[in-house]
Amino acid sequence: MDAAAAAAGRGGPAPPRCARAETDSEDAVATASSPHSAEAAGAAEQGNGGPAPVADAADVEGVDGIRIRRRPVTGPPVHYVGPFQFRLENEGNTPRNILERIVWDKEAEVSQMKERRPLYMLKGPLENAPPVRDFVGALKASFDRTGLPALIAEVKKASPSRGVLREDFEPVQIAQTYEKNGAACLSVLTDAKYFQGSFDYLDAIRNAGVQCPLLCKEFIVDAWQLYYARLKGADAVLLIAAVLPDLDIKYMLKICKILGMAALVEVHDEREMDRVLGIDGVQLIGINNRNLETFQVDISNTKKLLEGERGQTIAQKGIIVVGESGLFTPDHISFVQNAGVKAVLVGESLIKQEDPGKAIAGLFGKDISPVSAA
Ligand SMILES: O=P(O)(O)OC[C@@H](O)[C@@H](O)c1c[nH]c2ccccc12
Repeated sequence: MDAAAAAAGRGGPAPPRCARAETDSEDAVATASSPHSAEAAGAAEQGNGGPAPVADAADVEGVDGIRIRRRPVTGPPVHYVGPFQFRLENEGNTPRNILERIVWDKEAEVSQMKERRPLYMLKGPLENAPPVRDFVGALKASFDRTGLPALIAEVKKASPSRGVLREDFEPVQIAQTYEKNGAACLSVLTDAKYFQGSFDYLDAIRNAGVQCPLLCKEFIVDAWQLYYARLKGADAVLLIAAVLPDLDIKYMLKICKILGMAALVEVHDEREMDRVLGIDGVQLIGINNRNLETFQVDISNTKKLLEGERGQTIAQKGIIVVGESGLFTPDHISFVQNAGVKAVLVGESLIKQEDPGKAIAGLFGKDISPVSAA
């Protein structure tokens, strides 16, 4: 069996769970086995009427430090017996919050995408992917140039909490106006179901000649998505600590490194921050002011997570912190800057304005476009 086939989880037993983060091969494809291939195989079995899962809800909750249940613990709600369909909804197969719902759907979506384009099929096109741009370097350069947090401006049509943010949505035009008006990097939502995003937007923005490095804003649950994001022109990906156990984060960071991409590791509370600070090689931490389970936004969260020892550790390690979500005014920007962030990730407050790029000056209280600074 060739390495790519093994990596794509075809034709052989999945590696044991605990071994995956220790894999230290420098060959990108050889390390690409899905962290979840063992579980995915189990899930597929269930769908075919195979053995029921052994774990109960209490076992699955909190596995490896994550709070959400990564997949329905009692199997999918719909079962087939011969030609008959039974819908049996119970606590174990009903998502308890929006994050669980998104992640469960994402697992199903990714397993279909993988079936259509297994990893070995991505190998050739990956060699022709647009060269990687330096995401972290662009943030640092912008901070040095303006003395203000570098802006990662988000190309976002809709969200589950806010609905449609912009009816007339032209991703390439939006990206161009963001770049012209001083964004250091762009974040492009690729989730279709909940955010009305698309991988085609990444492609289109890169092919239109936008120079800013691009963050693929996706719910990553499987290493396959990292390769796919790179193929579509991503220079960085989001890894959400509420979704990924530590071992998966470590493993995915290695793959990002091999692919040359940066990883923005997102946390929302102290526990997640402490987990991530224990992982070597993290360069960028995003503090999300929005709780993805309840949608509540509180920008003082950024400050809370940077106080005391945590802030010192971050400074010692040279990690760049990105303040994410709920930033609308120059006061908000100075608040998170004083808390210690060197970059911000902003969607709604820009995308809702008539010209999202021109709105940048309003958000920062001054024009930060490269021309005006020269
Ligand atoms: O639109 P806002 O409030 O400016 O937020 C942008 C960004 O932080 C938000 O879109 C986001 C942060 N983390 C995420 C994870 C998934 C989806 C979306 C997000």
